[in-house]
Amino acid sequence: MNTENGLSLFETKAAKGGSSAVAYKFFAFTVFVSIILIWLYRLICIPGAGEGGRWVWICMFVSEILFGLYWIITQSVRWNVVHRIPFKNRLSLRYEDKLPEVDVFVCTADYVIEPPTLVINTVLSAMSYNYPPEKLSIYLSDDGGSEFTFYALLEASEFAKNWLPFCKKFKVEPRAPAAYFERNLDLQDHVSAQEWFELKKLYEDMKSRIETVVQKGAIPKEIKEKHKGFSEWNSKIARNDHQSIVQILIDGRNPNSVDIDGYLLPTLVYMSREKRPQRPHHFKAGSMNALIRVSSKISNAPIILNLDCDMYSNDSDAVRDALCFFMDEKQGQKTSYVQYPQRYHNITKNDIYFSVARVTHQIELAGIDSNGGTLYCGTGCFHRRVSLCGMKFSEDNRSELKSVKDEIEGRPIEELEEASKLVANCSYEEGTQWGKEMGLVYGCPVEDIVTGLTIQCRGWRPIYYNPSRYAFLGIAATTLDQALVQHKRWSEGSFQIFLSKYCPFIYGRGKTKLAAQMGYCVYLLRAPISLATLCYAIAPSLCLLHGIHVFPEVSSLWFLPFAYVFVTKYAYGLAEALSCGDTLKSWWNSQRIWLFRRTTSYFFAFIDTIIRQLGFSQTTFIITAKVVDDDVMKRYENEILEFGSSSIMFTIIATIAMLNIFSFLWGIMRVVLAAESTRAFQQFIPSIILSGLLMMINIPVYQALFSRNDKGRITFSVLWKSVIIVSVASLLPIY
Ligand SMILES: O=c1ccn([C@@H]2O[C@H](COP(=O)(O)OP(=O)(O)O[C@H]3O[C@H](CO)[C@@H](O)[C@H](O)[C@H]3O)[C@@H](O)[C@H]2O)c(=O)[nH]1
Ligand SMILES: [Mn+2]
Repeated sequence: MNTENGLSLFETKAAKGGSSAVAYKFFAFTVFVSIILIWLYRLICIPGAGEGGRWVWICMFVSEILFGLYWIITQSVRWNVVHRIPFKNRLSLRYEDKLPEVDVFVCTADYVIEPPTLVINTVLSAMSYNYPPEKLSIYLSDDGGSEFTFYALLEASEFAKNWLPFCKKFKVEPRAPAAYFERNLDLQDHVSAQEWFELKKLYEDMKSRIETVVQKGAIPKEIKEKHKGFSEWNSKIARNDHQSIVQILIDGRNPNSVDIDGYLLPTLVYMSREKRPQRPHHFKAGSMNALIRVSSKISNAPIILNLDCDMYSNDSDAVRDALCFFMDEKQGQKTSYVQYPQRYHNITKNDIYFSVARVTHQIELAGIDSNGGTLYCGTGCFHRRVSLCGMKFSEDNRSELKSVKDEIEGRPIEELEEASKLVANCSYEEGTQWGKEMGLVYGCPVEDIVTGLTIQCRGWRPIYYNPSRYAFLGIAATTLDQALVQHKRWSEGSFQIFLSKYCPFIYGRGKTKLAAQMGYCVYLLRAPISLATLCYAIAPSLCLLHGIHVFPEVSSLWFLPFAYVFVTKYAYGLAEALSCGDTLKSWWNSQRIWLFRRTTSYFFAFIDTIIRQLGFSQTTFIITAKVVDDDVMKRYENEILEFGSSSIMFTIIATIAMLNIFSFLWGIMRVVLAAESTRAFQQFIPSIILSGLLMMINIPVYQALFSRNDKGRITFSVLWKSVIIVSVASLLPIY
């Protein structure tokens, strides 16, 4: 009766209506048949031994096998898409006085590319959640070990005393001050104009104080005297070599920790775990695990929210939404984590770097089976602490956590800090199984994917929740180089998982559904699939230059399956993008970025993984910069591709663009001069179309090569390299 006639706290709905699901299955079946026909064609029509183009033919065949198998794998995530609807009013009615405690973990690693003001915006947005403050604790992990970040957090703890009451009073959204004040005051907001201006000034003063200190490169003495925590930086600290630091800036147990209206403030903690040069620190995973241990000494909340330092909360009710999935009487106990999609604050109209790609995929991954489920747990993810710590799910193993209330009551802050510092030491990990059986899994730069898999394999069910009001907003890469490097990290880490003992087909066998295993492989196999794309972007065009055909002539029946797969796959992709609210141009941009990623990021990821597998190199984690120069920003806002550097990735991009313009023009010339017989003419049409499309997609590359004068254009050295490579390649014989 307590549960209002058993109404659930959330609902799961199939995304597609009955008839369109049937239509999709029919469509998928016809594509599948066409793929088989393409394979048959390659087998039947293969050039004889000694005939020209036999090896190219085999390469095309292998590529088409890879494409075909990969296409089959991607069906798993489109088969049964579901949506979730939480009911936070019901939660409030039933559980308002029994809401669990929540620990928010924010990770930062470098005060230069992740400026302190950005970090504290995320922290402030989490502090001002519409949630009982005595049940909320915010932890900042600073892998940069920076005194500036610490100082900024100290400033934030003061600013919060004005900010939280303001947010509460006027129900402002979003609750990250920078994002909030970016918009002009809107009278519809029912905010008192006077208070708005006062707060804005308060925020801007704080921001300029922080920026001045960072610019000066030192913290003035009078500020240092304000807090004992600065003494940690008395001896010289290097970011890779320092003791562990834990400072409780706001102690939620203290009745005097109140805002200007006299209401309690949430607990606020700064942590920088111990780092030593000889010890692997395991990047974000290591930082998260240190946070799990440190928080267990201070608040030990049963629910944990992880945020990257740029991912501010955009919906102050997000905690309550997520709790519906954990606290539902029937299904809640099984829920291990609730992942929100990665959304970004700085996406331009047509999303030139196609940053939401990771998201678009997850919309589909969300609905792998009727239980739902998502494959990763990264930023914007709520965890049940016990499941994150390695516990298996079982019906009778529901014991939540031991509250630390009794242990910490009455103990002075310094004692809690000492106890926390101990567990933030790297030696602490040695005796335990952190990174193996406990916490986030080590050894892989995409800890979010491999950790998600291990949690699922322990019997828990993750939930993917994609609300219409985005719950979190981060910063997407704003240069091509950054975007490609980030995707290299993701695809490299993913392929490592596939080759490791965590391969979903082996590790997940019998523990997860086949569809979920396949779903993981949509990510994990991006690196090897790049070989097929490279072959398709290069071989047919090169062959065209040499007068060798690799596709059936257009009048042949064999041409049909090629045309069918090509047209329907792209038409479906376009329809899918438009139905997700993308513009036509952003779909077109996405095709270009897919080409770039597959021929550079994923390809290098493949090569590097193999090298690593042979034991020649170690895992790295290149942090994505969150700030860029003003003129770079201008170009980003105008949706102009940013090349600028002479990265080897750009040489590949430029080379493929050059090759295709040459082969297209050459192909057209042959047709116009009509030196060929009708049959030969028809045989070249498919290659000419392919080159032509590749050429059209690369128009911004030609502009960057030939017609732009700004700093973001492609450098001359890249231009010359690509011309030389194409010339040499077109002179080499083809087998
Ligand atoms: O040694 C490190 C390196 C990174 N980070 C933090 O990890 C977060 C993610 O780093 P970022 O460079 O922003 O990478 P992204 O590619 O944007 O991150 C995505 O991909 C990561 C896995 O590669 C996931 O961990 C993240 O949740 C997901 O948002 C940031 O807050 C960093 O400060 C650390 O704390 N310590
Ligand atoms: Mn990021």
